[in-house]
Amino acid sequence: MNESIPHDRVQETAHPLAPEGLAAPELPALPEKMSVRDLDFFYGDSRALKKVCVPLFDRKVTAFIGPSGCGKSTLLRVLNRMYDLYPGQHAEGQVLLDGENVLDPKLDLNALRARVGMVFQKPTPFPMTIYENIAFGVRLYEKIGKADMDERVEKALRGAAIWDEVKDKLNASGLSLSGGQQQRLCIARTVAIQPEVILFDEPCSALDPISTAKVEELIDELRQEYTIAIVTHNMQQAVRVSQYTAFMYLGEMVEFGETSQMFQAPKESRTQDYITGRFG
Ligand SMILES: Nc1ncnc2c1ncn2[C@@H]1O[C@H](COP(=O)(O)OP(=O)(O)OP(=O)(O)O)[C@@H](O)[C@H]1O
Repeated sequence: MNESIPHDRVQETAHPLAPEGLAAPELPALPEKMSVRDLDFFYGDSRALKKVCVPLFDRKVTAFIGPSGCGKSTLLRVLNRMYDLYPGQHAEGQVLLDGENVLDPKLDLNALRARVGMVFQKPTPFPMTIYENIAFGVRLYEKIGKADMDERVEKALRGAAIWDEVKDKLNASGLSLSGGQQQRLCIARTVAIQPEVILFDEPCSALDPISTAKVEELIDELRQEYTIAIVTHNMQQAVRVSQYTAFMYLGEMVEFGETSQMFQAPKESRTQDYITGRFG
């Protein structure tokens, strides 16, 4: 699912975001949907992210890899200000969404979360019908009539590649679905809000191989319309679903680049050691 960069979009010069020490001298100048710049993150006094810089290119999939505790989930939680729900946690630096800093305290968080959706590790359907699992979220953001809602629910379920499996039982509980179906339902719930960016935090870690393959296929389709970030511990999955990969270690962004380059010829020895299983 990797692809080469269209030649007319490739810029020969160094990427403006490549900070000192970040091994990414030949990044192309693709449009950035989100740009993380000099991001520090703190749990109380403990610094979990250190001057992290990374782009999320528009309608590309970026995989975040690295050993347990390196800060992947923390970074994802900053992108839609999820951490704001928890006292004592704060971020410094910039996270730009279409050029606007989402860390601005005046930002409307509801509007941000409608633009930057999130799918979690464990499928978390609401204890309500399949239809309501989708409609409930939409109603939080928009007032739409029954016919429009029906259409939105169907479109979201189709978009998440689960429509055929649930179309005859929309009034059944979301909890009655299998784990893999529940995860696709959660993806449909996210898609229904019509976000621009979707963050996936280890979306397949609780799924069997067949469901995993379906979700991976789905992610590949979703990138036609959405900018996607995915945290994964599965190297093969990163190779299969992403065009860009970011390797993190101890709260730092060690290396960022095209997925094919990162896995075939990483520039940093720590990346090489991690992807070859020497640590982590
Ligand atoms: N709620 C919290 N309070 C304090 N420290 C935390 C909290 N959550 C995470 N941390 C710390 O922040 C660092 C980064 O954690 P994070 O969960 O982002 O890593 P990760 O790369 O996603 O790990 P994993 O792959 O195991 O999910 C770790 O040192 C972790 O102990």
